[in-house]
Amino acid sequence: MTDDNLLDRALIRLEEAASHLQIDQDVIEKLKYPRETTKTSLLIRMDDGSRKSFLAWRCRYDDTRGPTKGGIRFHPDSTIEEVETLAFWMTFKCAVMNLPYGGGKGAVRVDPRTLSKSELERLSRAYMQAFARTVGPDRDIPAPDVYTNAMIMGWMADEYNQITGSVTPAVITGKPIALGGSLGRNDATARGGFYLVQHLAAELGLSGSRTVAIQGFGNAGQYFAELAAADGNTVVAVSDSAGAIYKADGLDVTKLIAGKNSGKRVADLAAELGATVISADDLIAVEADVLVPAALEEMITVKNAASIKAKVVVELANGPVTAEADKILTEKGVVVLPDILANAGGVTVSYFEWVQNRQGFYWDLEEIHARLKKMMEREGRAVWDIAQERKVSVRSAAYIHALGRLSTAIEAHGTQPYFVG
Ligand SMILES: NC(=O)C1=CN([C@@H]2O[C@H](COP(=O)(O)OP(=O)(O)OC[C@H]3O[C@@H](n4cnc5c(N)ncnc54)[C@H](O)[C@@H]3O)[C@@H](O)[C@H]2O)C=CC1
Ligand SMILES: O=C(O)CCC(=O)C(=O)O
Repeated sequence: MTDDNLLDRALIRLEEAASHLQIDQDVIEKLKYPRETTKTSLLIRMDDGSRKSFLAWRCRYDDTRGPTKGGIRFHPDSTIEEVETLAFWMTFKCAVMNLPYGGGKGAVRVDPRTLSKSELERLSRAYMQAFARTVGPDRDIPAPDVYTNAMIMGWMADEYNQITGSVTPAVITGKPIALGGSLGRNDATARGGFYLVQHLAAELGLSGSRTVAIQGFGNAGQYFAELAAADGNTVVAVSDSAGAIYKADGLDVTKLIAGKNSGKRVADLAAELGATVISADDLIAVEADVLVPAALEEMITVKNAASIKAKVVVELANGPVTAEADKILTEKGVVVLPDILANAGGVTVSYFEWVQNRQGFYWDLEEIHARLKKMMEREGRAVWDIAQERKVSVRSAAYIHALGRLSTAIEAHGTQPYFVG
């Protein structure tokens, strides 16, 4: 195995965890490659009458534990390698949380900010036309990810219903409430991470009020800022793709979110908030108890890990810390709450949405929050205990926890190849 590709680098974490377990090599072999990845191009009519095509993928990495589950990303830098790696991580995330799912992911290589609303709708519908036979409530269930949202999920759900001539809300999650979306899905990723930090606060040395720095100010980052501020913490720094800002005595999160939602970048809001514009690397190095990467993969690397001053890194993003950076953080005594646990609140409430769609009976927000809290605490505690007992990182413990469940399921399937279409 080489270490020059994102999936290879992700597999190193799996092999590391497997080395702590008496695990059949067959299990590792089964998880080494995706079950299927479909690539296509989406040809859409632009508003000016021209036609444009966009590369698109859907990967079903492993469905041993259930239908594959995972978001769809719209990003100009998306690649097949990224999609497959994100689907690999989904496989482990769903197993960590004991959700009855395997892992999947999808993407379109596009900068959605350059499209009009109607072009975005045509592209979203084209994605569902292309993958209508890949997805399904018992086969593969997409959801939002970077630069996709409830509106896009709504268009895709509608397109699926038109293609199949049925009303099948459980084919996709993160939908608008009016189309069968769940209460509490919008802030679920951040809320899950927030419940986890609260539950482990004493063990993490985070008692009392904390200072927080957040990289990436979209769905995950904004809601984490809101929850942290409402709990009496101080959000000292945030960034988006265009810049970062810092204020030692705390940013006004309400104003920040309002400004961002009005279309401004965080750096545009610096003067209004009395904050200083800083660089992306400065954000990682600010004095804060908690650093929350909530943007993209491999943002914390050998180049900047040593500068981190936070006690705890909460990975709301998928794959933000490289394996080499992990080692540096461990040596510095920084605890990393890993993506496959820390950001699992999103897929957990997606699971609640799918359950509600299938039973046709909907829960109130209190029930969603109570169930999410219980699951984050249960699996978070199990992972934490593994880390203590085996003297491994929390990331390795999360992989060990997931791998135990995956290997039981893989063995239960038996040795014959199975040919579910
Ligand atoms: N939305 C969800 O339910 C879940 C999201 N995640 C992960 O969380 C991360 C963020 O996703 P969302 O918040 O949903 O996306 P989003 O599209 O709502 O926001 C992404 C944010 O990251 C910022 N960003 C992009 N490149 C950046 C860079 N180089 N430096 C700093 N900021 C940058 C963008 O400006 C934007 O503020 C991704 O890794 C995603 O896979 C994980 C679990 C669930
Ligand atoms: O909500 C979901 O089903 C998946 C969200 C997702 O893509 C992720 O957790 O990375």
